[in-house]
Amino acid sequence: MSTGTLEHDAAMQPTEAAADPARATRFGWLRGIRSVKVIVGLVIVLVFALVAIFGPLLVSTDPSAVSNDILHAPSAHHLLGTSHNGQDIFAEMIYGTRVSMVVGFVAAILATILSLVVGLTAGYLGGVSDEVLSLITNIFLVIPGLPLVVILTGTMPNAGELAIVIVIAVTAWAWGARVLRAQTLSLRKRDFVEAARASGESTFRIIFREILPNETAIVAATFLSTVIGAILTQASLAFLGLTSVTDWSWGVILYWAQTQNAMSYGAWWWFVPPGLSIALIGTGLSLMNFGIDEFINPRLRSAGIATKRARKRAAGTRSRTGRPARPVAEPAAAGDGAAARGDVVLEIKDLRVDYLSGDSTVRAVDGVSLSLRRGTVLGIAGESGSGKSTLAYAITRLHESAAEIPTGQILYTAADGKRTDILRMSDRELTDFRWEELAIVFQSAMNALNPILKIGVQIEDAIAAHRPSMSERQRRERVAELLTMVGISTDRTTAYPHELSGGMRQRVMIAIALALNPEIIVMDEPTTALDVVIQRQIIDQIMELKDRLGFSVIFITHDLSMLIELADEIAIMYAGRIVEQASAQDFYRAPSHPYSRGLIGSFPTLSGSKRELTGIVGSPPDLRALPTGCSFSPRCPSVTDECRVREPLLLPLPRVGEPTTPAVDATSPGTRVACLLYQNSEPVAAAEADRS
Ligand SMILES: Nc1ncnc2c1ncn2[C@@H]1O[C@H](COP(=O)(O)OP(=O)(O)OP(=O)(O)O)[C@@H](O)[C@H]1O
Repeated sequence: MSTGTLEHDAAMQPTEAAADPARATRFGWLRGIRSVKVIVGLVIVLVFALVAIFGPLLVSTDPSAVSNDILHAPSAHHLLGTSHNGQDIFAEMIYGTRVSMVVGFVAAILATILSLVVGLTAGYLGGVSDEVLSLITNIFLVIPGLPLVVILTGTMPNAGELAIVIVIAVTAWAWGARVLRAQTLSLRKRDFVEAARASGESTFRIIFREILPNETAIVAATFLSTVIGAILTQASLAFLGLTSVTDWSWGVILYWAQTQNAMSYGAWWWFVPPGLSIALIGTGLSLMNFGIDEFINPRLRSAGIATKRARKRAAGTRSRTGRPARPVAEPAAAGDGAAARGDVVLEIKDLRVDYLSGDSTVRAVDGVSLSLRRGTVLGIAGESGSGKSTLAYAITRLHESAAEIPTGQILYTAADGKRTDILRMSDRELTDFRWEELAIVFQSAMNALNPILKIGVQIEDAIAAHRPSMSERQRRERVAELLTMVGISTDRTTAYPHELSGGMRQRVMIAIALALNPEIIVMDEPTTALDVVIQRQIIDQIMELKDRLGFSVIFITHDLSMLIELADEIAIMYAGRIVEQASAQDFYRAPSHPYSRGLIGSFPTLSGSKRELTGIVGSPPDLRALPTGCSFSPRCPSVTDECRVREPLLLPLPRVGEPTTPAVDATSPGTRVACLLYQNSEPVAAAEADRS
């Protein structure tokens, strides 16, 4: 096994978290309040909150009590002066703060709950629910808010504060709901949500654990701006005299100041404190909003708050430690692949997958039959659009809703010999099957990992969904074991995906796939996004783990030269069909199909001598309008007239001088090829008759 040093350098850097992981997790949230903006914002909001909660208990003066001290400027006796009938403005402000804050926060809580329910339901469920909820949201958005509030409160003269709260909440939720819906729509198709679905997490858990945390910044922003909006709306309504003018709030104080001409008397102490309070609470809440955004978004946080520390740490690490040690290799764990090698674990029979869009149907997988032997690697290669991913998603039953599987069987043989057709599994059976028996490694680890959850938590989640009885300690031990297996230092458990290199993220995906010791791992271009050095490390790692744990792999890639090195069996796809299937050795020695030869000539080898790259002329066909006969014929250098009219079947490669015999069993050994060059007319015609 060759695990290079580039990634391990990063993996092994001791961090503060590593020095004291408990401290890092327990006090991690404190990082959020290190920002000056947040501290200032928090202090402002906290002061107002304390005044609102305790102020009325501590101030003995009745804000409504009149006296002869008319329009007195601030003094020791009246800290904020008095009004036109001698009422104490300081007492009014203390009581007013409570009403304004309660109205602002309660209305914002109600509006945010409404936004969340509507936005998440519409975005996640889609379809009719989305259409109806979006229509309602849009109606509320186009109704001008303030006039509506004025009308609603006007119909309730002397409405209590509760009525004001409800009116503000009802008119303020729509904007947040719209933003949350859009965000949910984009998140629900992300790979990490698909991965959570595939790993068996419930819809409730997916919404609240995977989607909602990714929207926390938006929810917080919506909430805080709704608080500001609600405080302003309440103040405006009170200022216009639309609330009870004897229930003290900042708006009511302004109402009296305005109606009693405070400005013309020069009584600034009457209108400045409520005006300033409204401006100050708005500033405080906005500052908190910026800070929360930084705290919630780990990328922003590391760009700002943590960067200096990270730099210091990195410098310290380099000077202290030099080159880090390699991870300790694990002793052989579960699985005894060698013993079981040879028997078929997955058999795909005549599989078809159609994409239905409007009137047209795209047959992306057309009559594919393949088999995967236990403990081996089946490599599937082909140009973009040849149907590789569609095949992988159909095998895992994660195909899009637009895709339909009209025919075929995907037979899985468990270790105890029990055979099941994956296509006929119920949802419950599928949930248990995926990850326990068959795991998936998606193409882009950055998309497949939830950006705001630490990698350890994400691995634990996959385990917890299938092993609810496992204790937290056992899960943590398993996470450490898995990370070690894939060559990541266990002190990276608390790292976020963006803190890891591309290769390390892909290793985390492999660790998640291995979490429950599956029999099969489907890897859809797991190394495409990585540079060749890291590609090589990951491939070596996969092969080492496969030999140690005995799982089987379906490996999908564009890169044929990589497949030749790692696969036992290779299948080449073109326009949704298998055009050649052979052992990697035979394939490398003598690829039979002209398309396979073209593909081999298009890639540089990962090792070995340099050769000229030739490529394949033309481009892949449009699946909606395939040419008659062999679909590769327009690009084939060996094309004959017959190729343009007759469609070749996938048949065993005949030895020289032998006629072609039709193959009915995808598990039969030997090279199979779909090319008329190797098929003499008679038996091929018989095979076609058989097929129809
Ligand atoms: N949702 C869809 N609706 C309609 N056609 C689709 C859809 N997804 C894929 N296709 C079509 O199905 C065919 C096979 O696509 P698929 O993604 O499986 O190919 P691929 O070999 O995996 O390509 P790549 O290597 O680029 O991922 C393509 O012609 C593609 O346009």
